[in-house]
Amino acid sequence: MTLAGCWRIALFKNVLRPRVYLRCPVGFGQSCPVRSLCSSPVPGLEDTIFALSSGRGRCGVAVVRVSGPDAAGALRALSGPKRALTPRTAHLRNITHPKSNELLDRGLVLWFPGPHSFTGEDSAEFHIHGGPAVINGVLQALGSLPGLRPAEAGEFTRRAFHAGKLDLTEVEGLGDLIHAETEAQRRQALRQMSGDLGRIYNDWSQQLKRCLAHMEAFIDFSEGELIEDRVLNQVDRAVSKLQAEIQRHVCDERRGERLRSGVQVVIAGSTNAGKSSLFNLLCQRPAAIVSPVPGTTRDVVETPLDIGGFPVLLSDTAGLRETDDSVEQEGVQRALKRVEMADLTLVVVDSTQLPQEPQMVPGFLNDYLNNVLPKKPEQDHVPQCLLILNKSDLLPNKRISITQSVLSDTFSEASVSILSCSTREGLTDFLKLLQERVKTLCADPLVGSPSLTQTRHRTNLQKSIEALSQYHKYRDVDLALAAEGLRLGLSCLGRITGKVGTEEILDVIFRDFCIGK
Ligand SMILES: Nc1nc2c(ncn2[C@@H]2O[C@H](COP(=O)(O)OP(=O)(O)OP(=O)(O)O)[C@@H](O)[C@H]2O)c(=O)[nH]1
Ligand SMILES: [K+]
Ligand SMILES: [Mg+2]
Repeated sequence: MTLAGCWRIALFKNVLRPRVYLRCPVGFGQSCPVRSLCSSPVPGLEDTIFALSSGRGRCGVAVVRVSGPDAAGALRALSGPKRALTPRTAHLRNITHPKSNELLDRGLVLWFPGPHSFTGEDSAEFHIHGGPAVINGVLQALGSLPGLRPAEAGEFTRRAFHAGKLDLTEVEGLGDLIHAETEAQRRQALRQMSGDLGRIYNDWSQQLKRCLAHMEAFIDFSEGELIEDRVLNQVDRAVSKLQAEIQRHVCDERRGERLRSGVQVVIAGSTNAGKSSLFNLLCQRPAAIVSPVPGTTRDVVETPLDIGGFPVLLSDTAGLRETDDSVEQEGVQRALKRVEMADLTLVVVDSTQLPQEPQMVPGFLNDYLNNVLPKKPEQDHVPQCLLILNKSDLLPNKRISITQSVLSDTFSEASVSILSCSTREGLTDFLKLLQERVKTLCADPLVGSPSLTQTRHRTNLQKSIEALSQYHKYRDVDLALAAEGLRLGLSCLGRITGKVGTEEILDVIFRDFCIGK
C-alpha cells in the first residue's frame, strides 16, 4: 500500500482522535456545533459585554466597546435608530441615555457586524470625550440595558480566542504588545501576535499527525502485509528530525523570554566602589543614596531601564564585606542572591585600590571577581560580567595607560571598562559595551525564526520532546505504546496554541489582561 493510501485509511478510521478541543472552529455559543466536544461550556458567551477600552483618567477621547448578541440593540438604544450604520465606518451621533433620553455626549459610533469583528461577534464602539462624567454616563447607560454586563479582564480577547480568531500564542503576543515598553519588546510581541510562533507549532503538529496516521495504519494493516516496513522507517526519520528541531528551538538560552521580561543586570562589588554612583548615573536620577560611608546601601534598589531598545531591570546592591552588623550582613546576603540570579553582573572596582605593581593587577582583579561572582564549579563558562574600574579621575593618566595595557593581556576588551562616575569620562564606551551585552542576551526579534517567549511554551515543548522519546523507546517493543508517545507529543504542542487544554490555562493567561481588551 502507498503512503497516501495509508494516510487516507488512517483519516477514515479517525485515528487522529481529537482530544479535548476548546476552540470552536465555527462560531460559538449555543449554536456552536462542536460545543459538545468542549471540555467545559464557554461561560457567559450569551451575554453582551461592555467596557472602557482606553486607559483610565482624563483624556481627549475614550473608547467604550460592546460585544455580543445585543450589541446592535445597545447601539440603537444609545445613538438612535434613525439611520442604518455602514459597517466599520465612523458616524457622528448624539449619545443619549436610553431611559431618560438625556444627552450624554456627541461622539463617534462604529458598528462591526460579526463575524468580521475582533471578537467574531456583533460589536460596537463609542468614541466619546474622555472626561470621567461622560465615561461613567455611557457605561451606566449601557449597564441599564437588559442582557448587558461589564466585561471581565481580557474577556474581549477570550471571545476572539473561542471564535478561532486568535490562537493562544497570538493572544499572548497581543498581551505582550499592550505591556511592551521597549522597541525590541514591541517587535517581538508584534511578530508573535501575527502568528509566526503559532505557525511553527502548528507545522510540527501537522507533521506529528501525519506520523501518527502512518503508524496507526501500520498497526492495523501490517499483519496482512499490506504495508511495508518502509512506512515505519519513514516515521522513525520524521520523529527524529522533529525532535531535533524542537530541541534546537528550546536551546535558545532563554533569549526570547529574557526580551519579554527584561534582562536582569546587577551592580555588585566592595563597599564604596561607587556602585550606587553608577546606578544613579545609569538611571539619570539620584535613586540610590551615595555617601563616603562604606556600607551605605543595604536593600536592593531596582529600576527598569531601556538600553538601546532592550528592556533591563537594573539593581544596586550592598557592598560586599565581612561585617558584624546584622543588618548589613542581611544586605550582603541579598546582594549575593541577586548576583546569582543575574543575567549580567556589573562588577565595580575602586581603581585607587588596585595594586601599585602593574603585574599584580590581573591577579587582584581575578580574586575580586571570584569574591563577587557565584562559584559554580560545574560551569566552565565565564559568568556574564562586565568589570568596571571606577574613579579613574583619581588615577594619574600614566597609571591608567599602564593598567590598560596590562589588562589587555588577561581580559577581553569587551569585559573591562575604565570609568569615572564623577566626571563621566569613559561613560560612552561603557554604555556601548553594556548595550552590546544586553543585545546578545536577548533574542533579535527581526532575525531568524521567532523565539519562544514564555515558560509555558518551554515546559510543553520539553514534555513533547520526552513524549517523542517514548516513541523510540517502544518502537521495537510495543507499537501501541510508541503511538501513544506521538499522541502525547501532539497534545503537548496543542496545549501551546490552545487547541488542546482546559479553561484553567485560559484563566491564567487572561488574568494578566486588562479590562476592555
Ligand atoms: N572621585 C570619585 N569619587 C567617586 C566616584 N564614584 C563614586 N565616588 C565616591 O565614592 C563614594 C562612595 O560612592 P557610593 O556610590 O556610595 O559607593 P557604593 O559602592 O554604592 O558604596 P556602598 O553602598 O557603601 O557599598 C562617594 O563619596 C562617591 O561620591 C568617582 O568616579 N570618582
Ligand atoms: K558608600
Ligand atoms: Mg551603595
